[in-house]
Amino acid sequence: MVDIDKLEDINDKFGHLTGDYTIKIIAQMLNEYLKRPTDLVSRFGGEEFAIILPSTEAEGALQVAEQIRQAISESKIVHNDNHIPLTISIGVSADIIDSDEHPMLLLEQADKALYQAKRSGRNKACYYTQEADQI
Ligand SMILES: Nc1nc2c(ncn2[C@@H]2O[C@H](COP(=O)(O)OP(=O)(O)OP(=O)(O)O)[C@@H](O)[C@H]2O)c(=O)[nH]1
Repeated sequence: MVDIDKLEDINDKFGHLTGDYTIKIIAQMLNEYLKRPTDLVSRFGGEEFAIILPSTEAEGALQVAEQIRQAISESKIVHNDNHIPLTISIGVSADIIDSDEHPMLLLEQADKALYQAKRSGRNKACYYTQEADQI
């Protein structure tokens, strides 16, 4: 799960059209960084995106997440002559899907990892662990 950091502040400071623009830019960048034809990115609510990387283990998924996070935080986004400070937080979970409920569970875990990423300061990619879940 990918969530744009502080989009409300961007909307408030630069206007909603700039907020919309940042969502489009993030969507483009997410697509650019996915390499396999089976990888999928989808907008998931207002300022969230879900990325599905089939047949990818935890380490690989976290690596992709970290690359994307870094690329976005280093990008220089300009809209209407304003420099837009843009970062994202990412929650990663990985597992073998072996039941109908499992995709939902994976999403919930990714959401919890995303919450961790936000709570630990944003502009982070965090992997879901049961230990962190119990804190
Ligand atoms: N411009 C624009 N803003 C949107 C859109 N969808 C959601 N938002 C805004 O995104 C903001 C999300 O606010 P929060 O969930 O508080 O999160 P945030 O400000 O991004 O802060 P954190 O997620 O905590 O880093 C709200 O202000 C929404 O109005 C959209 O399509 N366009």
